[in-house]
Amino acid sequence: MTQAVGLVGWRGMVGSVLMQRMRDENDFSLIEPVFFSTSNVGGAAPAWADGAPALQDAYDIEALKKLPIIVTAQGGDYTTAVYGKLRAAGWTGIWIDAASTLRMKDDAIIVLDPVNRPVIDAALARGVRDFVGGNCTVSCMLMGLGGLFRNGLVEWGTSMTYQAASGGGAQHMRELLTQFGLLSGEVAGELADPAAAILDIDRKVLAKQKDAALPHEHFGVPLAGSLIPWIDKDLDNGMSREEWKGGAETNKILGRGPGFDAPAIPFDGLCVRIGAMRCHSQALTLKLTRDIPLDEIEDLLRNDNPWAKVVPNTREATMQDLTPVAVTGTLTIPVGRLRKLAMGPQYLSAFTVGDQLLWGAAEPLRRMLRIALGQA
Ligand SMILES: NC(=O)C1=CN([C@@H]2O[C@H](COP(=O)(O)OP(=O)(O)OC[C@H]3O[C@@H](n4cnc5c(N)ncnc54)[C@H](OP(=O)(O)O)[C@@H]3O)[C@@H](O)[C@H]2O)C=CC1
Ligand SMILES: N[C@@H](CC(=O)OP(=O)(O)O)C(=O)O
Repeated sequence: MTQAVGLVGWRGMVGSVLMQRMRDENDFSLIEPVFFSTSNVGGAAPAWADGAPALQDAYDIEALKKLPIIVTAQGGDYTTAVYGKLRAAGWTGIWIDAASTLRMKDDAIIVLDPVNRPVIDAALARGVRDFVGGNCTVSCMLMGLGGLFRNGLVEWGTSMTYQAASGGGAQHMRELLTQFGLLSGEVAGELADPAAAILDIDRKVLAKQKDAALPHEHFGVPLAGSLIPWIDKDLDNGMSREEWKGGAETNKILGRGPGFDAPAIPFDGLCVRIGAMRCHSQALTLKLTRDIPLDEIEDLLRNDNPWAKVVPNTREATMQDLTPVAVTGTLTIPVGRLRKLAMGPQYLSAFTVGDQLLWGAAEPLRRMLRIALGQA
């Protein structure tokens, strides 16, 4: 028998990727979807969802309460507004969420099943009902480097991220492209003239970047042709919230740190927004617990899960396979630039790239739904 599943946030950016993946994997054959909306109650369910009822009110606790499973990619404000009321009203169903709001709650599990399936299964068995997708950077990093973390081979790690515009949302992607377009347009004449002086072009581009009229409402400053070494809130201790998530969520997913028997692995770094579209990349330095030969490291990484792919540490392979353009729209998580650093044989460098809307957001939720349905 199919289960009724409430879907909230299905038409947003993360939600759309989630719906597409669910359709690709035939997940809708396992459920009776009930679509919710915060803006179009009574409107038609998506045309591809044959026979689904009209859109229901995503704030209607009584309507939500009827569902044994709710999947939401609507956002943190929605979770804050609805989740507490729903539980207070006695709802005991399974809540699967993309937003960060509930991630660090004691009895919530951050889901990334190729990495922490035993944690998920144990939680379901003891009646845990809240399952939250991890931060995109963390999930993509653990999908690539899980083989080292899960085998207890990381003493500490540091990541320097290169995060795409999509992490801010759809409007940020649009703003980035608008900026690129305006910068290019500003020097269109010079670009068409091979004899134009590059320093004139550079000067005009900089003037345009500094022009207050260049759209920057979403990022706050120009991102095209620049970068922003701060993501998410300022925690007032020199750390951004995105950087804090790196250590806190990595350890929680691995079942380490506060509340667990195993000690936390120190993991910290700098998070930087760059002008990529939807793939987050990161450069890692890991101190290994022991000196392991590089070929063993590569085997551990490639054998950890079907999506991690070791890219040979050559210029050609790196340029072909280890870029946002190569990875966008795929579930592959390439890991490359693997080499022992000058600091000693226990110091490893790595570079990894992941589509932050797939493994970084939608895919762990889709897979958690299947697990909750007993279908994975
Ligand atoms: N963006 C990201 O990279 C990641 C996001 N997340 C989390 O996922 C959640 C949702 O993020 P995201 O998908 O980016 O949010 P979006 O802004 O794309 O979508 C959220 C909601 O906005 C409403 N909406 C209003 N106008 C439009 C429009 N023109 N097109 C589509 N939807 C519209 C929809 O609700 P309605 O149909 O009710 O009107 C939609 O469900 C957030 O909690 C975020 O933290 C998690 C990991 C990564
Ligand atoms: N903060 C991430 C995107 C995101 O939504 O993360 P989280 O799910 O942890 O709030 C970024 O900007 O790239």
